Amino acid sequence: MSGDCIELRRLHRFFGKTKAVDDISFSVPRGHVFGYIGPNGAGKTTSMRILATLDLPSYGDAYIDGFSVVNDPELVRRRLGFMPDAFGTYRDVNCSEYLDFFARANGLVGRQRTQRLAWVLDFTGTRGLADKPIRGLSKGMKQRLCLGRALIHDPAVMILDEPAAGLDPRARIDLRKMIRELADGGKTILISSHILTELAEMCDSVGIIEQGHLLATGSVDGIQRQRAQQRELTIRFLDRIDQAAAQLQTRPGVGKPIMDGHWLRFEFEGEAEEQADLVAWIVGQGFRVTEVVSHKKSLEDVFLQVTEGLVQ
Ligand SMILES: Nc1ncnc2c1ncn2[C@@H]1O[C@H](COP(=O)(O)OP(=O)(O)OP(=O)(O)O)[C@@H](O)[C@H]1O
Repeated sequence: MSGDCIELRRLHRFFGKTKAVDDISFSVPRGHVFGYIGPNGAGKTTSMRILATLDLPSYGDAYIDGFSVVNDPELVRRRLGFMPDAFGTYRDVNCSEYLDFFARANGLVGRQRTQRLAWVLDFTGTRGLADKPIRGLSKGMKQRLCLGRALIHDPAVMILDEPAAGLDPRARIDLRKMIRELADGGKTILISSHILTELAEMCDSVGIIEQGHLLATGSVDGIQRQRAQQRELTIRFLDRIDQAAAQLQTRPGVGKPIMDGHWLRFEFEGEAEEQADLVAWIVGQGFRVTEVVSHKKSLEDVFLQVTEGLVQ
């Protein structure tokens, strides 16, 4: 089978006057990792809970592997592994009991259950912890176990709510590897985060959400190209900085310059070639330039530019 494996169609979810999800549509092709990114209160968890059939939309629908979360929640659940952002309270059971419980809850029996359990313990690197109680586990190990729980019935689609939150860099790299491996094996994965850079490397595409709206969607490179043609240029002049500022403002692509001592800082729309031409032009006008610093907008700058930092 091919085609889109996750699809949101005009999804809405209102809580009284709060529009937690306000007309969101996008789709994720089979085998892709989609990063769902937005600040606190953006509507990520609400939409993921609807995808996981834990809540219903106010309007619109979503499809998992072609099945509607509204009309066919049972069929959706069989195809879906959900990793919530909170672990739940299972302090006194050990890791293999925990996974075994979810294997049984998903209807796995006999040899099939034993084999699947062994595979999950190996894949998530939790075999050594099989007999350890959950209460003693580190955050990183709990996240592995939680991923294992979402994987236990070998779902086609995985919805992971902020799995990288609170992990140290090593655990984050391990998580990234596991997610890539699952996607390469054909699973379709939707993963959320507050932080674009946290997901950029592992995602085939991302959607940026704020106040229930999808503000941008596409590949990370595409969004960055679209939004960040702007560089920030800082030029240090020996003298006549006022005149230089006035002259620069007449040039195409130059934003309003800000003066700081001998430095002039401004946004500039253009690639390296246009930048070199601008510097040559200003020197050609007789201004004495001592230093030029060019700063291309980072992914974080782009994220801050796309979202306005508004929280409901
Ligand atoms: N059950 C509920 N009742 C009332 N309001 C809710 C409910 N669930 C979510 N909200 C509101 O909906 C909005 C979106 O919340 P949601 O948890 O989906 O955001 P989020 O992007 O997951 O944020 P975070 O990153 O902080 O988890 C927020 O304003 C939140 O207060």
